[in-house]
Amino acid sequence: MYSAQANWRLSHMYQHIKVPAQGQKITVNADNSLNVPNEPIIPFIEGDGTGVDITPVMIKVVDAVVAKAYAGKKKIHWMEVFAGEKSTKVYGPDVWLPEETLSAVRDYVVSIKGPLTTPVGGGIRSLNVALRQQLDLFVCLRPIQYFAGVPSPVKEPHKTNMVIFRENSEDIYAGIEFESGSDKAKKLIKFLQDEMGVTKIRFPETSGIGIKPVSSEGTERLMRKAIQYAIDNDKPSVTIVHKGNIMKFTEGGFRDWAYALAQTEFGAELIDGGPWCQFKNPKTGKEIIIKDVIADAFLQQILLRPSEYSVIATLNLNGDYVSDALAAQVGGIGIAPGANLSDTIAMFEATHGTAPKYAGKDYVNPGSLILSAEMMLRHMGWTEAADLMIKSMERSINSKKVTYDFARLMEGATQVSCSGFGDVMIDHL
Ligand SMILES: NC(=O)C1=CN([C@@H]2O[C@H](COP(=O)(O)OP(=O)(O)OC[C@H]3O[C@@H](n4cnc5c(N)ncnc54)[C@H](OP(=O)(O)O)[C@@H]3O)[C@@H](O)[C@H]2O)C=CC1
Ligand SMILES: O=C(O)CCC(=O)C(=O)O
Ligand SMILES: [Mg+2]
Repeated sequence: MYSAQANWRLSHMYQHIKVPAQGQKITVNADNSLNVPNEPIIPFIEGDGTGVDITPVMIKVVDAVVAKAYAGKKKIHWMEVFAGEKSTKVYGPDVWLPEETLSAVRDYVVSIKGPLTTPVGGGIRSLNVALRQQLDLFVCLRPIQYFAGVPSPVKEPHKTNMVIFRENSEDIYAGIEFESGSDKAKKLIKFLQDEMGVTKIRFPETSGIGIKPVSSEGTERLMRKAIQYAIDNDKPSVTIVHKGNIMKFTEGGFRDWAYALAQTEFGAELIDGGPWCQFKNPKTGKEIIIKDVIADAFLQQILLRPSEYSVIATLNLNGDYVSDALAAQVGGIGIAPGANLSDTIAMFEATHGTAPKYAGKDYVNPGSLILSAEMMLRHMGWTEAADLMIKSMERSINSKKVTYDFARLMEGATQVSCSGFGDVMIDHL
C-alpha cells in the first residue's frame, strides 16, 4: 500500500510532475482486473485550446459526483501531467510529450486528457496519436448515446445507439508519409516503379506518399474486444466497417481477419453461405450477428436505418470520420465521450478537438469530457458515481440550462457558460 512517504519518493523521480501527498496508485492484477483504492491518484492532461475551459469543469463535477455517491468515503487525487503547448512551457520549447508523462500514464494505469492541437500540413505529428501508439492503446472506444431533449438534426435520434471500436494503432495514422519532392518520396516512388512494377502513380514527380499498414494481429485484437463487448453488454450485432472493395489487402484484410476471428475464437457459423455469421451469446443465449458493410454505404445507412447497427468495428481513419458523424446525429461533438484502451492501461478523452476559436472563453460544452470521466468511473468499478453522473446529465439537459451548441437549437433554453453547465450538473446531483 502506498504511503505519503512513498508518494514523496515518487515525486522525486519526476522532473515536473508533482505526485499528490495523499492517495494511492491503481494497480493491475494478473487477470488484467484493477485494484482501485478508495483514494486513487489519477493523472490528467489539461489539453490545448478549450482544454483550459473544460478540464477544470470536468474535475469539479467528478469530485462532486464522487463525494455525493460515496458520502466522502472515496476521493480522487488529481495529478497533472503535461503534453502539448503547456508541456513546452513547463519543459522547454521543443518538449511536446515528455517521457515522464508517458511513464506516469503507464504507471498510474487510468488517466484522462483534454484535446491536443495538431497543425495541418507541416509541424509536429499528432500527440494524441503518439500517446495511443506509444502506450499501445489499441482500442478507441466511442459510445454514441442519445440523451432525451438534446437537439438533433435527425427525426428519431433515440434510434442511434452504437458503440464504435476504432482500431487505434495502425492504418494511415501510423504516420509513414513522405513529402512531395523530398528525397525519400522520390526514392520510394522509384523503388515502387523499378522494383515493384507500379505504373499507376499518376503524377510521380509531384506525389506525396503515405503508407497504410493493417495487420492480422492488429485487426484480431480489436475485433476480439468488440465481440467481447457485445457479449458482456447483450448487444445483437457487430458490424465490420471497411473499404475493402478498393483497398483489398488492408481494409479487405481487416474484414476477412475480423470474420475469421469471430469463427475461430467465438464459434460463429456462416449464415446462408456467409460472409455474415452468427453465434449464441454464452451469457444470454441470444444470437449475435457478425456482419460487414462498406464504409460509404455505412455513412448513409446510419442516417437512414441507424437501429440496424449496434457495435461497430472499424479501422483508424474510418473510425475517426464515423465517430464525428454519429456524434452529430445525437447532438454533436459537445457530448461525445471516448476512451483509449489497451488490455491494462486506459486513457479517457473526448471525441472533439481543441476548438481554438473558443479557447479560454468559458464557452464550450464540457459534456464530452464529463461523459469521458463517466466512462472512467465505470471502468474503475465506481458504478454508483457513474450512474449518478448520467442522471445529473439527463436532469441538466432537461432543465434546458445548456451551453451554446445546444441552446442555439433548443426552444426555450437558457444559455450557460462552460463552467455554468458544470454548476448546473452539480445542482442536479
Ligand atoms: N483527441 C484530440 O485531442 C483531438 C484533437 N483535434 C485537434 O483539434 C484541433 C481543432 O480541430 P477542429 O477540426 O477544429 O475540430 P474541433 O473538434 O476542435 O472543433 C470543430 C467544431 O466542433 C464544435 N466543438 C468542438 N468542441 C466542442 C465543445 N466542447 N462543445 C461544443 N462544440 C464543440 C465547434 O463547432 P461550432 O463551430 O459549430 O461551434 C467547433 O468549431 C486540430 O488541431 C485537431 O487536430 C481534433 C480532434 C480530436
Ligand atoms: O490527433 C488529432 O489531432 C486528431 C485526432 C482525432 O480527430 C481523433 O482522434 O478523433
Ligand atoms: Mg476525430
